[in-house]
Amino acid sequence: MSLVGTDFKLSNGNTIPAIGYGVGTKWFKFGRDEVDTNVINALETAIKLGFAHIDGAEIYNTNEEIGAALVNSGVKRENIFITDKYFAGDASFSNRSPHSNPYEALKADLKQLKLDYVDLYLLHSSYIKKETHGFSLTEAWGYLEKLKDEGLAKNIGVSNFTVEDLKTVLDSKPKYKPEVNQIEFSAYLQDQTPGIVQYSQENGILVEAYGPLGPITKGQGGPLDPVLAKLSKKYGKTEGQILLRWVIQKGVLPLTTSSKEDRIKSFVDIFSFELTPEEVDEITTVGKQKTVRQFAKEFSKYD
Ligand SMILES: NC(=O)C1=CN([C@@H]2O[C@H](COP(=O)(O)OP(=O)(O)OC[C@H]3O[C@@H](n4cnc5c(N)ncnc54)[C@H](OP(=O)(O)O)[C@@H]3O)[C@@H](O)[C@H]2O)C=CC1
Ligand SMILES: O=C1Nc2ccccc2C1=O
Repeated sequence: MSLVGTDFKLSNGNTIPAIGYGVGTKWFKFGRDEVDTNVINALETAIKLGFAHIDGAEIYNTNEEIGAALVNSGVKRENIFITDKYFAGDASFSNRSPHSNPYEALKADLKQLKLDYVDLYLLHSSYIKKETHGFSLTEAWGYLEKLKDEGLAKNIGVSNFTVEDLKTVLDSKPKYKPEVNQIEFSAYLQDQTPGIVQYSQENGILVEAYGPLGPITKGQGGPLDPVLAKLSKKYGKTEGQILLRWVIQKGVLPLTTSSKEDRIKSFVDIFSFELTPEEVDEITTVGKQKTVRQFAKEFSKYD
């Protein structure tokens, strides 16, 4: 889980590029089946400018765009890290992947991606039960283990899992532990659910942050504004770069995105400077004075 150069090392010894470019949220095209050239162009730009890690998901419906961007950019398969996620559904248990289980879902996604394997496959959420899905959460994990055994997913993990959810998987004595827990994480939301960052990290599970720019995209006018302005001036970096750097120095892998070339360029340039431990602590302490939760609103009860 340590940062080595521009990679994080996972508990199983594999590496993962320490910043990822997401094709969710603003690129999300669920229910629209035509190929979106804007997504392909954005991905090609991101790859050209240095992103080596793409965060996708079944629900984003952007797998064909990822596949096309990989072909167009000419990047070698082994030089790019691709994440996909099984659409388990939301807290209402009313909507989920049309495929019979995560094993079948990834096989279908690989066809769209035109790839033989993904580097990381996640359960997008923990809202899985036998009555609705036909398999339990631990059985869902078993499908991911099978995908790893067959080489269709090099690494496996989870997303939006609480401590209780992780315990359910870990207590089932799995063959493989989750390598990653992808959650909302920013200076204004330092624990998506109680104790989740510490518990994940103590168990060798790399935390990935979605929504890492929350303090400047949704939280402006808050107590971090002067701190970010000060550090931005000191290092000659944008406030976005300061926030992403803070995420990395918390031992967390940021997932971000942009349609703007100058921002994309700036995101891959966060390895050229380092915040002091005091500055990391200052962002942590001041950030705790405000909460901005953008996703998974069912967890708002913890705010
Ligand atoms: N597992 C899960 O449940 C979830 C996973 N994700 C993943 O995480 C990825 C990233 O999530 P996201 O929340 O978008 O990440 P960020 O917090 O990094 O936000 C990125 C957005 O911020 C905008 N932005 C960047 N810089 C600035 C700025 N200085 N001022 C104002 N706006 C700015 C970008 O738009 P612009 O084009 O204008 O630069 C972009 O829309 C997703 O694409 C997805 O892959 C996201 C949500 C849930
Ligand atoms: O990228 C994403 N945007 C979202 C919005 C709501 C729920 C999940 C997600 C994603 O995974």
